[in-house]
Amino acid sequence: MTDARPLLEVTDLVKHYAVRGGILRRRVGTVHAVDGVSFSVGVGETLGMVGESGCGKSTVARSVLRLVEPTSGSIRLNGVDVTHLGKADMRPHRRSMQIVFQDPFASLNPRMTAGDIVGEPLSVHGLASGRQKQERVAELFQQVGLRPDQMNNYPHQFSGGQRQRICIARALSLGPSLIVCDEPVSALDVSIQAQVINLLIDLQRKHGFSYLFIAHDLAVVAHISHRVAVMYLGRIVEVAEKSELFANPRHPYTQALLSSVPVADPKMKRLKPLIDGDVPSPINPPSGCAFHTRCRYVMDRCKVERPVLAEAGTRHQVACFLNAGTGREAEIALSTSSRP
Ligand SMILES: Nc1ncnc2c1ncn2[C@@H]1O[C@H](COP(=O)(O)OP(=O)(O)OP(=O)(O)O)[C@@H](O)[C@H]1O
Repeated sequence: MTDARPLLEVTDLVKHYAVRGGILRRRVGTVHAVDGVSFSVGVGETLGMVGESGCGKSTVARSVLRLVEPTSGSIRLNGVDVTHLGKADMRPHRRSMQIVFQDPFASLNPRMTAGDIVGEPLSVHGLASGRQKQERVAELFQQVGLRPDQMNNYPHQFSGGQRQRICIARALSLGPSLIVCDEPVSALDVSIQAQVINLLIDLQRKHGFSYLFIAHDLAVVAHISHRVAVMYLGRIVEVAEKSELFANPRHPYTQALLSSVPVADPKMKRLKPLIDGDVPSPINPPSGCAFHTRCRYVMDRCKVERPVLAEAGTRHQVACFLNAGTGREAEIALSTSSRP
């Protein structure tokens, strides 16, 4: 059950990386990895974030968790601005925000037992030790569908899906209110992906935490999310309730993404792919609307003016000068006041 209260509020987040070259490693350019992103995640809600590789999804994830320092913008968790908190002040908030990474092998220390991996955050935060810790770890193993007698095994003794369950148990150990999932099933076999996604859904029902769920696969995002944000070249171009986004995509890029999703039923009409060419480089992103170089509805103003997210329906926002759903020019009122 979701709650309208925002747990996470991200406002105008920008993250630029320096590009260095030459023997002196001088700055020769800037990667606009995230370029002014605003969104919120409600209590108990899953916000899916989709977009092609390199559009800045992981950078958003890492910025939210303060694993990278944002260039500008703000991140509020439970009403507290955590953007500039120092290490000590950040500590209690670190407990509330956990991450599950894409590669369950790379993110597990091969020299630690699965039990020690899951119990480590409890020791680091001084929350449990000895027998109490063992019991808590056993309970976490059960919650993620692992047997407590597997606690003494090492990561290589588990399958890919089981390793991701260990990562999920570790993320659960501190009782977080937000779990950021950065492509958590992309490295798994398709047959295992659904099991892990269903586990994440069950855990959310039980504990009521929120997910920021990042993936490039729309089908995966569709399964788990309540709302979906679509990213393109460091920006959010559309945010809506899942059913609304899939039934009524308004941004030409979202339409293109949906048109490329395979259709299971051969009798169903497949949309023609609506997108050509490659994503431009984030080192020199296009002026105006970043999508204008690939957009079939491009107008002159798209090349110079940057559209911002604006209301396009109930809890539906689009950053586009055109109502592309009808092909009719219907300028959406530019407003920065409304947020998802
Ligand atoms: N530490 C870094 N230094 C320089 N550029 C970086 C750094 N980290 C990311 N980038 C660049 O920032 C852009 C966004 O990267 P990011 O990993 O956030 O995208 P993504 O959507 O998560 O892609 P993927 O799904 O491939 O991980 C990319 O062009 C990437 O090369």
